[in-house]
Amino acid sequence: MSDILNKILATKVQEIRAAKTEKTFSEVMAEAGDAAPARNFTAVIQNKVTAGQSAVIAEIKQASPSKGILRGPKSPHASHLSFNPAEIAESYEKHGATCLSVLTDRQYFMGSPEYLQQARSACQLPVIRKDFIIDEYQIAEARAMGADCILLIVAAFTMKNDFGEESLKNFEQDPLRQMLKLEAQAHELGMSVLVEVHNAEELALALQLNTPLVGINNRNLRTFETSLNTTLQLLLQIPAGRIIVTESGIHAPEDVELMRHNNVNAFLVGEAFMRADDPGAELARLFAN
Ligand SMILES: O=P(O)(O)OC[C@@H](O)[C@@H](O)c1c[nH]c2ccccc12
Repeated sequence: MSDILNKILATKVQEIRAAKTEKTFSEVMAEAGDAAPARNFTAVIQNKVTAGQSAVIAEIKQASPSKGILRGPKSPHASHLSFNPAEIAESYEKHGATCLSVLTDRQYFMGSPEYLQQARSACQLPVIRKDFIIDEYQIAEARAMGADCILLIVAAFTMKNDFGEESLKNFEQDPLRQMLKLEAQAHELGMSVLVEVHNAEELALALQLNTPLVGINNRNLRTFETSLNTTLQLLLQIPAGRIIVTESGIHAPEDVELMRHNNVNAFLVGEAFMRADDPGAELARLFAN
């Protein structure tokens, strides 16, 4: 479906193989068992939405393949903005964020599991591990590092994954079966699941999972362009009872207003906050009404 996703997934296959030689799945599961209890990601979002408010999943990401380095010492344009996950998490919480999203992918997003731990320790908010999850090993890792929710990107399961001998056995399975299995594992570990779609075909699969959290990513993975119309169109095919999370490309109070007007009340926002001096203050500005 997209070159970038294919490339990222090829990297993930290598990373998972390497990680498994360092630590077995059972060892990571034992760590997951010792982790602090999960915070209820789905419930806090549901509560906000039921109360008629916006639920904001505020993202912590240093860089992205589409926008380059957003802030921090290595940024060409914004090196004066510090990248301190704990500070950013505190600011988000103070200004009304509902949950956090922390990128843990190193190679493409300059993220890390340590950033997730630092951010989570600095606040009370539930945190999603934002990464490209294709294997049960990564789900155990997510809980072991403290994550309260995982992301399942449908496109990662439906695209033709051809990594030759590097293929993990998961890729031989049917996409829906594979996603159901990973969802069940996450739920058993006490985590929520956000399932992400870009189009109607992916949505049809997502709706066969059990999780109520359905993310519509407004970013086209091939062109990197964002269009809020993606949410507006797919939204018509989502039955009542699901919580729609509009993802990517929310930059202004007008974007929030447009979504709210269409009864979309949960948001995943990264870049707009990351480019601001104080990410939390920017959250308060976008979601003032
Ligand atoms: O920075 P933005 O346009 O506000 O987007 C945030 C979030 O939606 C985006 O980072 C994202 C959505 N799905 C992903 C999957 C992997 C990595 C990143 C993402």
